[in-house]
Parts: sequence; structure tokens; C-alpha cells
Amino acid sequence: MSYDLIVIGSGPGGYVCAIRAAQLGLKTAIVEKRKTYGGTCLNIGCIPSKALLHASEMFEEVAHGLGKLGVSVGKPKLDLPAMMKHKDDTVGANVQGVAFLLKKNKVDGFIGTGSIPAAGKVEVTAEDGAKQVLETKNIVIATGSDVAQLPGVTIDEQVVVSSTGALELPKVPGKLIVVGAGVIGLELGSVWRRLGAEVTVVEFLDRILPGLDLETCKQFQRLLEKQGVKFQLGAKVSSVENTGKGAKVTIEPAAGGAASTLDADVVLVAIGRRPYTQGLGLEALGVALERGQIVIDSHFATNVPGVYAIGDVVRGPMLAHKAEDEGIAIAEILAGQHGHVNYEVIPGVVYTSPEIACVGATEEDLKARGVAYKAGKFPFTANGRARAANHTDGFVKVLADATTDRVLGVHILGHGAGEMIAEAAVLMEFGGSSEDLARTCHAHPTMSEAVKEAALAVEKRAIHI
Ligand SMILES: NC(=O)c1ccc[n+]([C@@H]2O[C@H](COP(=O)([O-])OP(=O)(O)OC[C@H]3O[C@@H](n4cnc5c(N)ncnc54)[C@H](O)[C@@H]3O)[C@@H](O)[C@H]2O)c1
Repeated sequence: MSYDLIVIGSGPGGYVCAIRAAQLGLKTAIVEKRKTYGGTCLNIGCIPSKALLHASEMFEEVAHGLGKLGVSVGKPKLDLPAMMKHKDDTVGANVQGVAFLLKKNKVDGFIGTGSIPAAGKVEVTAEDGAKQVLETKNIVIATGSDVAQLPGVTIDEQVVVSSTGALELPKVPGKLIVVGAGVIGLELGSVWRRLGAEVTVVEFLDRILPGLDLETCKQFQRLLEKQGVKFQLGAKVSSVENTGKGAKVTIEPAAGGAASTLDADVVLVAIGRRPYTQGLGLEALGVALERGQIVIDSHFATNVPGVYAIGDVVRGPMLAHKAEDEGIAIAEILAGQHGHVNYEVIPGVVYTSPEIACVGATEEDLKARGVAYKAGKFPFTANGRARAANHTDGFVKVLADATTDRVLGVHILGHGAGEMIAEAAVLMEFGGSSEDLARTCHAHPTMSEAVKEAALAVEKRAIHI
């Protein structure tokens, strides 16, 4: 049998691509190395981390947040195995959901490692070594990314862990050192800090969350410090000595100077992720790579006819929803339609407490590009619903083109920011202005009124401040 499309990798990019292709009538198969579908995101990334982030936030809320609301429940007790079961059940339900969807859409699933011996052929090697070769017109590589390693440091997932091990710790570490103040470090650092660990984040740069709006990140860092997270910025972790029971972490000032050491029970290495292309046979096939990424054109095509790539293995942010949109776009292109991704409007969310959510340009981006802009800001302290819910930390910032008023970026620090950012993404997708946002009726009382007020503030006419 010959397929129209074989997708290698069943993460959010791959499985969404396969489903969309099948919807459009392409005979589609998907190849997955893990025993379950869903890739890093569903199995060991976005979904399990959100289960632990939610559960640990509830734990902290009960411990510190309810008294002020007049709800007295005494000191909460942590049942870590139950919390882990909630996480595992969440993952289980999600991966089964994907298996159901693939079956419903008549996508053939092959469990095994996929490689490409030649254009038009995908070899699947099962766990027991059995091989089969499938024929196909098109191949989409959606093999995602893997943890970036710190040179000379071995991740044993017990003492020195990646995000995978940090989702599975059998007990709360006394001292947790997080290497890297990126999204993973701050999300998983938050989980274990809330459950009782003393958390120190060591970051090479002089700021946290590189790439996100600086003002938002500075205020966020202050909030994390108030929560008890310690930061060493401008500091590079140069080595980690694993003693079996704990670790000694050597830190050097990024600007040079004398090294110091910190002791930890667990060290989380969260210094980024790298495209995962090993074992696909890309070198022999002649697929062009650049800095580990598969090179594609604007239609996701590699230099080898019939071979395409999407998601974390190609350029752009390593985000599940970016991969999903690329998966849909390439499926539509292969079905003869005009699939497209608007890279200007890809939201990003950091699922901490409070959350950070953003879409579009930062102030730093606009300054670097020499774009004249107006900024409107509105704090949650001035929002009635935020006060009622005791969620007054943070603000909304709307950045609009000074000449056309078109919204170029929205940045939110606050409870539920990840949900609130969606209206900004829709507005920007339609090329909306701050005036459009300001004149859109927002329900009262809601946190999202702060988005409208920030839009009003662009023209200095916010009402509630
Ligand atoms: N909520 C989300 O959207 C989400 C959640 C998890 C992961 N992700 C994605 O996964 C990818 C990986 O996340 P991440 O947090 O590992 O990486 P990251 O690239 O976001 O951050 C890594 C940080 O580590 C620092 N660093 C590097 N080497 C260092 C060293 N030796 N010592 C000290 N600091 C060092 C870097 O300066 C950087 O700030 C990212 O692309 C991220 O977008 C997204």
C-alpha cells in the first residue's frame, strides 16, 4: 500500500498535521517512537507540567491565600503520590484522546522509529528490531526537540534532572538549583518552590526570560522573589558535580571573575532545547541542516523533493501551537490548498503565578526596528474583579503603531493572562487598532477589562486610573 503522506513524530505538530491531511482526503500514516502518541508536549512537557503547576498552585493557595478571603482550613498536607497520579491521569487521558482522534480520522499508526532511506520511503524499526518499509508520496518530519545538554554534565534524572526528571521527583528537594531562567526553569522551579523546596535560579544573562518584554519580566522577577525564589543573574553554571546524594554546582560570573559553589539536593538543567533529527538518515538523504535545524522554504519544503518539516526541528519558536499551525498549513498545501502561518501573531505563555502572556512585538523589538509606537498600560490593582479575587499583581501593556494605531504587541502579567491574550491575538490577526480594542465592549466585572483599559491608555484616556 502507498500513502499520500507519512508524518514522522506524533507531537502537536505531527498529529494535528496527520488529522488535517486525513480530513482533506489524503491517505495518511503517522510513525511514533514512543509507546503513546502526543510527543514531548503531552507525555513529558506542556500537559504534565500544567497538571503539577495547577495542583501546586492550589496547595499554595490553601496554605497562604484562603485566610484573607475568610476561609480557614488549617495547614494543608502534601500528598505527592496523589499529585503525581493526577498528573499521570491527565497525561493518560490526553494521549488516549489523540489515539482516538487518529483512529477516528482513519490515520494509520505505526509504533517504531521512523527513518527516511530515500524520498518516498519511510522505514519503521520496532522496539524488537523488526523493520518495515512504507511507500509514500510525501513525508513530513515532525520529530520535535530534545533537552540541550550542559557540556560535561550528565543528566541522571535523579540528582541532575532535565524537565523530564523534574516532573517525576519522588520527594520535594530541600534545595533545588535551576540552571537557566527560561520558561522551563521558572515553571518547574515554581512547582517545587510552592511544594516547599528552596529554589535558586542561576541565569547566564542579566535578565530572566530572554526575548520577552523586559519591563514585564523585571516586575515578574520581583514577584517571584517575593514568593521566595532566589536569582543569581549574570552567572554561568560551568560544572555540576554529582555526589549521588546531591550536587555541587560551580558558578562563574558571566563577566569573568572568581567562581563560587552552591550545594543542592537536585539540579534542574533548563538551558534550552535542540532540534531532534538523529536517526532519520537526513545526512545520507542530503537534507540541508543549519545549526541543527532542518532548512525549509516558506512552504515547509526541504531541499529534497517530497520531504517537508515542521515544528521544533525548523526555525521559529519552539512552541506546540506554532507546530500545530504549521502542521495544518502543510497538510492544506499538500492537499492543493493555500496553507499559511502568520508568524507575527503567535502568542506565548509562561504558566507561572501570575502568568505572563504575550503576542507580537516587545518594546525592545520595536526600538531595535526603529518603529514609532505608543504604549498603554493598565495595572490589575485598578480592576474590580482582580481585587475581588485577590489577584491584583501585574498589568496589561498594549503597544500600537504611533502613526496607524495598529496593535503591534500585547503583554500581560497577571492571573489568567494565558486566557486573556487570546483576544489580543484575534485583534492582531485581523490587523486591529488600539481604538478597535478600546471600543469593544468588555463584560464587567472581568479581568479582561484591563486589556480594554490598556488600549484606552494608548491615547491616555483610560477611565479607571
Ligand atoms: N510555556 C511554554 O510555552 C513553554 C514551557 C516549557 C518549554 N517551552 C519551550 O521549550 C524550550 C526550552 O525551554 P528552556 O526554558 O529550557 O530554554 P530557554 O531557551 O527558554 O531558556 C534557557 C535559559 O538558560 C540560560 N543558560 C544557558 N546556559 C546557561 C548556563 N551554563 N548557566 C546559566 N544559564 C544558562 C539561557 O541564557 C536562557 O535564559 C523553549 O524554546 C521554550 O519556549 C515553552
